[in-house]
Amino acid sequence: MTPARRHLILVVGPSGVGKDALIDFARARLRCEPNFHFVRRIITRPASIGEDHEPVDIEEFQRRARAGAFALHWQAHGLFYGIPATVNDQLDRGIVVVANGSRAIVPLARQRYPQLRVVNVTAPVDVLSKRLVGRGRESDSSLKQRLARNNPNPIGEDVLHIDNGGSLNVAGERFMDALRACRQASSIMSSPH
Ligand SMILES: Nc1ncnc2c1ncn2[C@@H]1O[C@H](COP(=O)(O)OP(=O)(O)OP(=O)(O)O)[C@@H](O)[C@H]1O
Ligand SMILES: O=P(O)(O)OC[C@H]1O[C@H](OP(=O)(O)O)[C@H](O)[C@@H]1O
Repeated sequence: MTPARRHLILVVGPSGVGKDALIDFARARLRCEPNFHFVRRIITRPASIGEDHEPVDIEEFQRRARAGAFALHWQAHGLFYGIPATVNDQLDRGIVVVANGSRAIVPLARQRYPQLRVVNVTAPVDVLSKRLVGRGRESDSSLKQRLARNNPNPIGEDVLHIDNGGSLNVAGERFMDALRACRQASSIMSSPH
């Protein structure tokens, strides 16, 4: 059995736009459906802060990077982030792999995963600001830096833009439709004998 597609889905967009909220929305609703995997990232940040991730120190992160333990890794906000290389086995089995990514990693991800799908989440900057304040995770200066971080929006045929400036339910349903479409495209086909 071989998969028709290797579908990695990178969810990107500015801090506070709702990447984790959309991923949590879909994970909760798709948990009974087969062939989705939501990545638990490796981050040089304490376990108590942010999403459920594997916390490591910088030395351990760099050791893993040298050992090829990451499918993709990057730096942002003074932290290191990694997607474990184990996702490659899942992609080979036709599983749709969904990860919170960085806009800056999209060009490299396209080289490594030609069938990459990018979900670019957007919202007006005043909405981002209110959400980051409401989330209460960052200090004032860190919050300002996050709002000032201005990576360009990815463009291309592989990019789906989702407006999450309004209701999470609306954006979440659109996100789930995209995930289901990818699963359909990566449905397992019998290999020739
Ligand atoms: N559509 C929405 N309506 C209202 N609140 C939202 C919506 N989407 C996300 N939020 C809230 O906004 C805050 C930021 O969302 P979230 O943490 O998912 O953003 P993020 O893009 O993952 O940010 P970061 O990159 O900093 O991790 C959270 O408190 C979340 O609950
Ligand atoms: O600005 P860019 O590079 O697109 O995104 C950078 C990083 O910022 C966020 O980190 P966090 O989860 O808030 O720590 C995202 O998850 C992403 O990994």
